[in-house]
Amino acid sequence: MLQALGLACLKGDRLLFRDLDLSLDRGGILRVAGANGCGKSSLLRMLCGLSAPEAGSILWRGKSIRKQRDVYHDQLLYIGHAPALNERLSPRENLRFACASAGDAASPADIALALERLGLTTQAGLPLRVLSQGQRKRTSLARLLLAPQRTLWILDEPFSALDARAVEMLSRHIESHCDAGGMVILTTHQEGAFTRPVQCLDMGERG
Ligand SMILES: Nc1ncnc2c1ncn2[C@@H]1O[C@H](COP(=O)(O)OP(=O)(O)OP(=O)(O)O)[C@@H](O)[C@H]1O
Repeated sequence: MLQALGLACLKGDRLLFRDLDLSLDRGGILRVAGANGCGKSSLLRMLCGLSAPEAGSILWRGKSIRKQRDVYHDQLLYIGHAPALNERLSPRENLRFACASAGDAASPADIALALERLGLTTQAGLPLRVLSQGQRKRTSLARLLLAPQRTLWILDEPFSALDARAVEMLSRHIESHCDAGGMVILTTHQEGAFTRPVQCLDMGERG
């Protein structure tokens, strides 16, 4: 369903990677691994259509993502490494804002439930700036519980700053999304806690 063919990424005068192919079908999890700076986040941003490849193409259901931006973005949920959250707003307000701007219908009860499942009930109304790094990360990941209809999740370092229990919970949640026909691409320096085979794209020291 998602295919990348012959991708190349140039940053300044540095070629981070080239001839990169990947493909992922419904139900699949793809882990992108590799050293710091090898281009994992750059690849993810490309797969989201946020930056253009120097060479190669990205296809969604056989058609270039550039030719079906709206269709593709309706199916996509991207959570970047640095959470796109407002420090002055609470987790509850941040999620309300994120869902509204993405066009995802989420009621106050849905948001409260997502925050409860992420263990953030006590912090739901506090300004984000007083929360710990792990609690901020959980806030951004709560989006996953509020956009199940988006088939493709692209997650940059979703496990960073999470404790073991949260890593376990997130791994289960990713697997249930895949069981329901979703697909997930993630970067991580740790294995996660998956109970199924995960495809791995090792970018090594490319570039
Ligand atoms: N203008 C530029 N000129 C040269 N190199 C650049 C330029 N902009 C970015 N880079 C390099 O591009 C790479 C971007 O890496 P990226 O964030 O995609 O890596 P990553 O694999 O996700 O790393 P990490 O594991 O540390 O998160 C870095 O090595 C960075 O130094």
